[in-house]
Amino acid sequence: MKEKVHIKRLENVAYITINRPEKRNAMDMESMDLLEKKLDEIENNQADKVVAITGAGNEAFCSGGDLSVFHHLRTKEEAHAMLQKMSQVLFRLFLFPKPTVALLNGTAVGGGCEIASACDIRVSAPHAKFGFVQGKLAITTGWGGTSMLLERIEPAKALEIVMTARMYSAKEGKNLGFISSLIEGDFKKESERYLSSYVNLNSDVLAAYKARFTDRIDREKLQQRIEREIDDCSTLWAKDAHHDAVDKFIRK
Ligand SMILES: CCCC(=O)SCCNC(=O)CCNC(=O)[C@H](O)C(C)(C)COP(=O)(O)OP(=O)(O)OC[C@H]1O[C@@H](n2cnc3c(N)ncnc32)[C@H](O)[C@@H]1OP(=O)(O)O
Repeated sequence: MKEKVHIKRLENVAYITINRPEKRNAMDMESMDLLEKKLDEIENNQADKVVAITGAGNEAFCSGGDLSVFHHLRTKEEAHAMLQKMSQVLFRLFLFPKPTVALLNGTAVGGGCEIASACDIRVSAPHAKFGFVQGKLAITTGWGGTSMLLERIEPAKALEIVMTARMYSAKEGKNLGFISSLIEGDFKKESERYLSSYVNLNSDVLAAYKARFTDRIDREKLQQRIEREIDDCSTLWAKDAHHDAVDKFIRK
C-alpha cells in the first residue's frame, strides 16, 4: 500500500514526499502523523545531512488541509485539536537541527504554504504558484504559518500575502523573498543537483550553521504567537462563513 508521506535518501539528503497527488497532496491526520515520524527518523539518522520536503507529481506541492476530511470538524474545540497537532509538527520542523528545504514542485496552497514557511529555504519550479488562501475560506492560517512567515520575509510583505489571500507566481515569490531560487529544467533532477552542493560540508558544520540560524528566534515568543494564531483560526473555523465556503469547494 502506498505511504501517504514517504522518505527517499540520496547522497545524504532525506527527501520527504507528500504522496497524495490525487488530492493535490492535501494533508489528513495520517499524513501529519507520518510527517512527524519521518522527522523523528531523520533526526536520529546521522547520515541525513539535509531535509527536503516536496510533493508527488508536478501539479502540487501541497494543497493544505484535506478539506473533505477536516470539513467534519465543526466546533472550535475539534478544529483546535487538529490545528495544534499540525502546528506542533511544523514548529518542530521550523527549529529542526538540520537544514530544511521546501522543494516547490507545484502549487502550494493554504496549509501547503505553512509547511513551506516552516522550512529554512524555499526553492521553486517556475510554473509553481503559491497562495495563503485561508482568508477565502473565512479562516486565518492555523498551523503557525503567519507567525513563521513573519520570521521569513519582511513583515509588510507577509501581511500583504496573507491579507490578499491571492495566488502568486514563483517569480513574484522570489521578488517577495519567499522563494530563494527558481530551478529551471527537469525539477527533480535539477533540485537534486541544487541540494548536492549543500551536503559537501560535514554534518557538524551544517548543524552549527543551522543552530546560528535558529538562535535568532525567540522560541517562547514564537510559540505564544502560534498559540494565538491557532486560537483565532479555531474560533473562525466554527463559524458558518467558514463551513459555507468549504461546502462550496466540496460541491464544485
Ligand atoms: C487546515 C489548514 C488550512 C488549510 O490548508 S485550508 C485548505 C486550503 N486549501 C485549499 O483551499 C485548496 C483547495 N484546492 C484548490 O484550490 C485546487 O484543488 C488546487 C490545489 C489549486 C489544484 O487545482 P487543480 O489542479 O485544478 O485540481 P482540482 O481542483 O481538480 O483538484 C484535484 C482533486 O484534488 C482535490 N483537492 C484539492 N485540494 C484539496 C484539499 N485541500 N482537500 C481535499 N481535496 C482536495 C479536489 O477536490 C479534486 O478531487 P476530485 O478529483 O474532484 O475528487
